[in-house]
Amino acid sequence: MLPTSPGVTGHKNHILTSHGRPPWYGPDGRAIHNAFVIGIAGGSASGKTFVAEKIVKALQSLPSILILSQDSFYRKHNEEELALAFANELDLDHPSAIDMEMFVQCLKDLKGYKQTHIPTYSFVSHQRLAETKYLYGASVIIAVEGIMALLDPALRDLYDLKIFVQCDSDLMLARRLRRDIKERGRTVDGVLTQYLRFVKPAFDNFVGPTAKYADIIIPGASNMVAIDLVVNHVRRELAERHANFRAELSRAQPALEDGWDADVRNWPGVVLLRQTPQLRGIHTVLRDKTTSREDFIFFADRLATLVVERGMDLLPYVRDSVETPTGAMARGLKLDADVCGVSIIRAGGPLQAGVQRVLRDVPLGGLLIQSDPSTGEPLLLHSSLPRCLLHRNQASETHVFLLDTQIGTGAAALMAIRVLLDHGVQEGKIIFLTFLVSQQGGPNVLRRAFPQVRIVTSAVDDVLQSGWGALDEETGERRRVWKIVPGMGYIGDRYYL
Ligand SMILES: Nc1ncnc2c1ncn2[C@@H]1O[C@H](COP(=O)(O)OP(=O)(O)O)[C@@H](O)[C@H]1O
Ligand SMILES: Nc1ccn([C@@H]2O[C@H](COP(=O)(O)O)[C@@H](O)[C@H]2O)c(=O)n1
Repeated sequence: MLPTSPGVTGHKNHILTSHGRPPWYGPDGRAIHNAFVIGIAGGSASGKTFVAEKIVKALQSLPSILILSQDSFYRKHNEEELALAFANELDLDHPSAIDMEMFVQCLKDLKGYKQTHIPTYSFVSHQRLAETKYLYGASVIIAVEGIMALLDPALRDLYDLKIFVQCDSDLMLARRLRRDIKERGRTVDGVLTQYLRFVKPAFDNFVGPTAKYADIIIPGASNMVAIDLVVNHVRRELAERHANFRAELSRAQPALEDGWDADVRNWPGVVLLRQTPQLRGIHTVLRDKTTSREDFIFFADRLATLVVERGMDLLPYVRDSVETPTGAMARGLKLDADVCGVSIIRAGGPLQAGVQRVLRDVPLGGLLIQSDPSTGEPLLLHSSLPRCLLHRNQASETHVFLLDTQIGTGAAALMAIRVLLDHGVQEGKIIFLTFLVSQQGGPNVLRRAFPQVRIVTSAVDDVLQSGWGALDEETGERRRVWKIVPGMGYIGDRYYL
């Protein structure tokens, strides 16, 4: 998504550019670094947003960038305050006008790669609006801008780089007049009254003095050289964070020294479907490279139903009794869990259809995780989780069927589980449903990182083979790829293409 312009509320929208988020955790599944956060302070109309937008634009080739504005955190006003605000008599430049606690909490969540809900505020109606904005997927760098962005020590502690935009006061007033009349529905008189009574004194008392906390002072005009320096600094910092993931994961073996069985099939958290003649027949069709697409879809759908039905046995049930048409009572069980499905797009698709066949009205979501074309490392490109996972308290009560048709290196699985945990899902409530896993790589990685996650699979193959992918016409290079052998090929391609 490219930078957005101020909306009808006069509010500077959050700006999000996303090129995917690379792993923010190590092979053990634990977060290894936080989002890189830049704090940008300065007087009103000094050019903070301008600087933030230029940084975002210059870093667009880097993964996921977000601008968080202090404006979002203006407190809710009561009727009396509203009347004062419309008369330009409400002090909106005093630190108490901002809900600093909430600002700090939201930023803490984003920095720690957790989801958060940002309030929205309208400069036109002087009021916090009813809707909030859910943010998760894109936050490798966050540029936080606001007049008081450097004032609060708790906020300052969260920044990796602190900037102060120093601007001539006449220029700030001229810009503010123009902007507030054009975008915030104000009059010349109103802007001047507010400026002399509140904005200027607040700058002198609160905002200006925070320049001493800045790592770098950027001029409020003709500032492209300074912005370039910042951009280069951020690039250097982030370059050091690059992970070399898949190759490392693919080598994971069972920890025999810790008493693990050498065979994945015998692990406590792995449920392998009974290898009945029916199941082996389905596998044979799916493994056969000459199988037509039509047959592949038909048999993959059958397999998906069997896998999901087996997964259903892992959910909690409670006793129930019903009256039968004969008038007798019969004792039985009923499902006692909130369940949703999250598929890793695209290969999780066939299993998602299976979940829908088995659980009527089940909430569904998807995670688009793909390999970076140049490095081959996994990238989280898009997250659209079901509503029940967007709030931590509900997420922690929900069982999740995580869906992907195979687990090879485990890179996508690891990322998807990390996303669910970041949202508050309990590890023990994640059930990974899949057609095929390899003995090396993925299952070993998942067992080490998230031992409580259960895996239901219809088959286990012995070999995870590395090879070279197709030639990239742009770079002239081939990247390393891994495949399960004998395997079923790329199930997503065979099902959808
Ligand atoms: N370096 C700059 N060069 C030209 N115009 C600028 C510059 N910085 C800011 N402006 C203009 O000044 C106005 C206010 O800037 P803005 O970044 O919104 O201020 P702030 O976020 O500090 O309130 C905008 O119209 C913006 O385009
Ligand atoms: N309802 C409101 C709320 C705030 N303001 C003014 O906004 C200024 C901060 O925003 P910048 O984009 O200029 O940094 C601040 O000086 C408040 O006076 C407002 O006018 N109305």
